[in-house]
Amino acid sequence: MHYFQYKGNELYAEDIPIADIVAAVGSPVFIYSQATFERHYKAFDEAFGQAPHTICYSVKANSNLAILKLIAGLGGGVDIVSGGELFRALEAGVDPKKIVYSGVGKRDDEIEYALRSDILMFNVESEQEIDRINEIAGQVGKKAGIALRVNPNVDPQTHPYITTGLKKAKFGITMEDAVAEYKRAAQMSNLEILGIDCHIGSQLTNVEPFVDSIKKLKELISQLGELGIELKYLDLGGGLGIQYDAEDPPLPADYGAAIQSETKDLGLHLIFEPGRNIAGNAGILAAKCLFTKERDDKHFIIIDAGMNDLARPALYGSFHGVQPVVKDQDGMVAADIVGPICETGDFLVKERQVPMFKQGDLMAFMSAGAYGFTMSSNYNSRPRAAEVLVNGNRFAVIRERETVEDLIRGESVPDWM
Ligand SMILES: Cc1ncc(COP(=O)(O)O)c(C=O)c1O
Ligand SMILES: N[C@@H](CCCC[NH3+])C(=O)O
Repeated sequence: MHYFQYKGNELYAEDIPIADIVAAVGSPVFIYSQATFERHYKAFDEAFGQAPHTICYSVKANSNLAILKLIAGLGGGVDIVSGGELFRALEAGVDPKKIVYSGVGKRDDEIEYALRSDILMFNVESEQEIDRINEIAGQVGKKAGIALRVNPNVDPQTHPYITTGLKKAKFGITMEDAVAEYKRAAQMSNLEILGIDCHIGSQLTNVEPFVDSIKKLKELISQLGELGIELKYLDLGGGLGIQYDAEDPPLPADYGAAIQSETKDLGLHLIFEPGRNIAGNAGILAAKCLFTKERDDKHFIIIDAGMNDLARPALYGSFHGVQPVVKDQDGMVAADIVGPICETGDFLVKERQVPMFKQGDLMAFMSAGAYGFTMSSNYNSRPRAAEVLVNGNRFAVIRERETVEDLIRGESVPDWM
């Protein structure tokens, strides 16, 4: 069942024509389907059935307050990587006891904020971070729950920029150092060792790398057991991929079965940090064709959205499907779909057969619910796009389009000028 689908020639989000939303809100606009978010969350949750588990949705994928509130309402917690994400999660009503805090570069003030907010645990990524959390917890008079993020040195077979679980990546503590660091942490008076964590990369389309990393973690867990260091939580991070184009990622149920068969005897509470799997195909970016032009054998479709709105194609060469909002084009054309930004890398589609979009046509870039708006910027002083949530036959603007005044908010000219 798809919640972005055609009825006749018109593309709908649930029960609302995308064209109606653009008419009301303007373009470019991110449009999310609430039913799709719910379906993805539930599919992931059900994949782990009765096994004790918590889904800590990864805020970085889509951090809008309304989305976080939706996740919290479904019983989810969150994975955060900054004080800003913590603020959002708390504002949205996420239970702090379902918040895990990952990231290689936590600042003192962020650590303190998380401690005072009583989050479940820090996924600690370096030797020095262990010391710092212990010190700050002492100052604040709290005990910090921690897991060590271990880097299992497993190749997730995904894009190099989103590969995190290889030793050469900046993330986590190596397998070789982990036992010694757990022993050290166990001696620290302001830390409570709660678990072990790993996240090996994003957009994984096979279960094998997940299983391989669990096997490695299990060796560690048993070594820790021999030392009397008992854990409660096994946090397996996020990373389960989605279909953008022709990928064939495992279904959550298959991923769940593979993971449960590896973990069932451990007696640990599982934590997952899915982002893309829940948000990716729950959103689109709608944009409008401004102009077209021909040059030699090239056909350019110039639109009102650019790499500042959807950075993934420029950053990773990622594929996003593109569909007309109203199907009335005259056949197909091999084209680049480009934005207004002054960068040659500012494309959303490169040399692909697409509908022959003409001036004024609306189009939808698919699979833009994750790492779409959250990675957008104001480059070229472009106000960021609006975000809309659809629920059946109603929709709400969940983030207003920025204005030009927003662009200069906080800026000032020194008094010597
Ligand atoms: C620590 C951590 N957890 C979770 C995620 C979410 O990943 P994904 O969106 O691939 O599920 C990421 C991003 O890769 C991450 O760095
Ligand atoms: N932002 C990336 C994924 C990185 C995940 C964050 N660790 C993407 O759009 O695919």
